[in-house]
Amino acid sequence: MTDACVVVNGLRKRFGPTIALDGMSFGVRPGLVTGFAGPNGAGKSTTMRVILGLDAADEGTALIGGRPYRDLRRPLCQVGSLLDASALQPGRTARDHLMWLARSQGLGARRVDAVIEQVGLRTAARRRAGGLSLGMRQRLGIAAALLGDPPVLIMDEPFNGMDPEGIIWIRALLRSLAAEGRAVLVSSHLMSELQDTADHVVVAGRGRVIADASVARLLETASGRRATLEEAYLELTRDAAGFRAAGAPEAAL
Ligand SMILES: Nc1ncnc2c1ncn2[C@@H]1O[C@H](COP(=O)(O)OP(=O)(O)OP(=O)(O)O)[C@@H](O)[C@H]1O
Repeated sequence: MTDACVVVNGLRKRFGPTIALDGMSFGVRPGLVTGFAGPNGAGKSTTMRVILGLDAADEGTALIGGRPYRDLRRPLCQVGSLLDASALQPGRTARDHLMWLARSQGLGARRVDAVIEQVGLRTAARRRAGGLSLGMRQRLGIAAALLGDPPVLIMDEPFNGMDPEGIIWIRALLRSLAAEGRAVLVSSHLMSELQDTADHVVVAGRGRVIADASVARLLETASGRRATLEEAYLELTRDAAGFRAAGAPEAAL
């Protein structure tokens, strides 16, 4: 785990009687798209919120480049994130939203216009954020994540609300960000969305990691015929021994 940019170690978190995180541990390495998969309620969003300093863990640590989020200087330049694409001031234009974020980090209008271009929002940049479709708001959220040109990107369900063209676009974007050497963590509750996108997959279940392996390894482990990632995932979740064969969490990084 020494070369991981993000290291999550032994996170535990309760919300009243609900155990959201129960010893979540994994690393996210540079140059790879790491998919963060698992059923609804597995603890993916909570883990991301803890990494980004938005929720406090009861136990454990989450470090970005060796530091907790709260200790990062100019955090948008260290880690870009998309958590909730609807967390916007609806009356502000898309461009003004980005300008407001950019100013908080000492970044200028030129950088704002570059990310607007990069996410394909040029024609919508002067529209009010509240009037944008979910797919466009996802693009705006991705633009915000890219603003500070960070080495680490964390995106929670970025495929939500995207049309087929948007899904193809975001897959290519995630791959190119990883190819530039960035560490990319992207959650999805659908393994099929991660097919052809992720290099590595961390599967969460009930607040902990139940598999942590390369996509190639997961596909190899699926028995017999050519399996899709979704089929490999279903096969592995049925068979705990299969998870060990795919790489136990502590052995995989
Ligand atoms: N603020 C909160 N208050 C109470 N319970 C919460 C809160 N946030 C999360 N939980 C609970 O913690 C558990 C983990 O939720 P989390 O959103 O992290 O899972 P997830 O894997 O991201 O699921 P999904 O795919 O549905 O977003 C769930 O049981 C959820 O209901």
